[in-house]
Amino acid sequence: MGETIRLGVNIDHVATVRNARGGAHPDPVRFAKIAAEAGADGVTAHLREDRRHIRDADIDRLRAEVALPLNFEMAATPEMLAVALRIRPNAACLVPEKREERTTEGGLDVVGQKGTVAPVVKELTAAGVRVSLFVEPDEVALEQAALMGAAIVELHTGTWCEALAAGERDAAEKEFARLKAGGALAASLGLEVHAGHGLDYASAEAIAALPEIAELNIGHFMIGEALAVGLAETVRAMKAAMARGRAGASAETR
Ligand SMILES: CC(=O)[C@@H](O)[C@H](O)COP(=O)(O)O
Ligand SMILES: NCC(=O)COP(=O)(O)O
Repeated sequence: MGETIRLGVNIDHVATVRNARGGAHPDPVRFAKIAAEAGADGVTAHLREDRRHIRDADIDRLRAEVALPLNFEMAATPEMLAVALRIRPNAACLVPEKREERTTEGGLDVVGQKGTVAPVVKELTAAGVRVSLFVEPDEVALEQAALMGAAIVELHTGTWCEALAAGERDAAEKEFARLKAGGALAASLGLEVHAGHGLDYASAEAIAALPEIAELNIGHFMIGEALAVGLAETVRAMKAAMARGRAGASAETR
């Protein structure tokens, strides 16, 4: 639990815009470099099975050309394991994937899919890749993640963010309480705690107040903002929001 909280910028949706025309512009790697220069602490990219946005060549170039730590998001499949073992990212975040989904809809079922996930955790860890499991802030899931030997859990914040966006205050408060308890439990289990999905400036500031959280991974909102003000300004604004949130937490505990 530290004073600092890192920002991982997910550049998936730069590739969404690029792929709309099938060319090479805009280049996700260029945006990762802009994010790095603006103060991002890491870059996140999700190589989906259907390659709807990030492509294999993007991952290779991110690893070769961008100095930031790469958080490679992947399904726990033999195909993606082979990619991760080839590129050896700083971290690999195992996420659930359904071809028909518009975006990630929840955390990985680390209990029901233990037989599939645990061997991938073991093999990546043996290869020196830090493994993150994208999970619900659920006690059983967090305990299973620790038992599997994951280094990190990334708490799914999508349910909370959707409740906030819908103005469902009670549901949002209930889910934030679950995230708060999950973060504390995960840290007590020796897991590094990250969070992500659906975050914007306000929700990033709010969740940065949880002292156990070491990193936020944020993409869709930031790329949307970048269309208006540029990614460098968006990164600076997001870092400032996160710092306010963390400072507020520190002030409360003084
Ligand atoms: C796991 C998660 O919440 C995101 O990092 C993921 O990348 C979302 O999928 P899309 O980027 O395809 O929306
Ligand atoms: N793991 C969450 C992530 O990388 C970005 O999610 P989003 O901000 O695009 O919803």
